[in-house]
Amino acid sequence: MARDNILLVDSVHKSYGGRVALNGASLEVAKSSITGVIGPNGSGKSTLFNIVAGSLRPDAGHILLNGRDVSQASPADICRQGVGRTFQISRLFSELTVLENLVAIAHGLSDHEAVERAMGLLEFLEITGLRDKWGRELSYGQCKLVEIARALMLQPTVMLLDEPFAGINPRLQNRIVDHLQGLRERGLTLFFIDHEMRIVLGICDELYVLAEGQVIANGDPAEIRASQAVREAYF
Ligand SMILES: Nc1ncnc2c1ncn2[C@@H]1O[C@H](COP(=O)(O)OP(=O)(O)OP(=O)(O)O)[C@@H](O)[C@H]1O
Repeated sequence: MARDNILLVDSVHKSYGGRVALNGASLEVAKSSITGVIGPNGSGKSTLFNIVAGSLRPDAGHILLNGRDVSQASPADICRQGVGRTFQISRLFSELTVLENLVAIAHGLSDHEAVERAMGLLEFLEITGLRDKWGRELSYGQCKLVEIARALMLQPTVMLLDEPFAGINPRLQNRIVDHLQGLRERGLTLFFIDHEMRIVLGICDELYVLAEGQVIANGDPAEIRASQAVREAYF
């Protein structure tokens, strides 16, 4: 059966001045999959992510979303086309409560509908207790969960997660894993970069390994573990 891709990165190049960050990287993200990108520091993961999200333009190559070329689209356009994202460093409003943070980005909903959707997401993520906390009061790990809830307010079909597991304790990491699997079961596609190998190898259907701006390996976690190229570049 033909594979149903939602996202395609085709031969993307990007340099900063003379420094090459991506050197012809290509990858595919299957619909309703959990797909991860790993790689050593400086291998181009953040650059790739920012290009997919529309915050950076590729120098060459293309990004296709549902078959449509979005290489030159703005972050707002990408978002309108169903791509949500979380950030490595929280972008929550510190002077709003958690509920207000969620409601603030609702689009095309009445206040009542926005609150209802936000409450549903807080319940799904088991953080209703945070509802009235100020953004500034949240711990780093709580911010990660609220960021996920906020991205889900716009009902994306693809979620880009920038290091969702970094710097949080294993118990919370496991909770986030459960939630991401729950979202995938609802049909969402999840695409993320992270360094936490235990989790990445445990949760991903498919993995891409970047080194020096190129994909040096891809496959399921067992194939990645067994890859000699990956061991040399990464482990
Ligand atoms: N704004 C920038 N200006 C100049 N060079 C940059 C810039 N951003 C990234 N780079 C360089 O591009 C290369 C790829 O960086 P990138 O941040 O995409 O890698 P990464 O895999 O996400 O790294 P890390 O795991 O450390 O976050 C690195 O050599 C980096 O120093």
